[in-house]
Amino acid sequence: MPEHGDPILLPPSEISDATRRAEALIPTPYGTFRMVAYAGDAEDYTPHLALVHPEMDPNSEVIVRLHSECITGDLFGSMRCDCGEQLDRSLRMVQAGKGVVIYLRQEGRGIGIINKLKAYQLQDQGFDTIEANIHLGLEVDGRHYGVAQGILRDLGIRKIQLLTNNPLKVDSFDEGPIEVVRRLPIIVPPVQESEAYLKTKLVGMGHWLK
Ligand SMILES: Nc1nc2c(ncn2[C@@H]2O[C@H](COP(=O)(O)OP(=O)(O)OP(=O)(O)O)[C@@H](O)[C@H]2O)c(=O)[nH]1
Ligand SMILES: [Zn+2]
Repeated sequence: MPEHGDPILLPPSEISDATRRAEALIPTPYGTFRMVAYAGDAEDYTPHLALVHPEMDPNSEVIVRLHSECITGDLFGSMRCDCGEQLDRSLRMVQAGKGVVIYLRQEGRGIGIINKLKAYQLQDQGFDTIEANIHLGLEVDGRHYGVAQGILRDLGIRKIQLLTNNPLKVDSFDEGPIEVVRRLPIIVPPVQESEAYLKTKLVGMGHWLK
């Protein structure tokens, strides 16, 4: 189990196969996306989703956002984190730049919504984001990005401009065939409720937030 202060292990960068199960055009206030669902089998109710601009050119340096699920922030506008606003900005930027948002179903950095709510309760007692996960006996960050590479490969994309502040997301492409030609920052200013969370990202997880 990682101790607070230990370096966080790099996520495995092996590419997982991404199986395309279905797709359809989805009109949104941001513009229209082609939504493609990738899942292991037909009964998978939490498939990863790619929201692709209908005119995305796979031969360009495609603007890509890898967004990990945060039901509290993305869907209900929780102010404990920056996720909802990052998703909003990503959808805007991807529409403007004819890119792709990949919505990865790894809620709570891979611990799931039940454990994330438990972690929030610990955070309200004074633990930080990292300590709360460790206290629960869970990984600090259990996410894998191999499937995202599989999705990009399925979409025919080879070069990307990655929208992130997270060094692990950039590093996860080190060994694979997809080249990150540029990192585009996506910094949401803190509000009172997200201040501690964003500080832990900066200090404890080395995110590029300045
Ligand atoms: N375990 C845990 N997960 C959290 C907490 N707050 C937010 N999350 C999760 O953190 C993840 C954030 O994902 P992203 O926004 O894709 O990525 P990021 O690591 O913040 O990096 P960026 O690309 O810079 O945004 C989501 O899965 C959230 O559900 C928390 O307090 N504890
Ligand atoms: Zn969040």
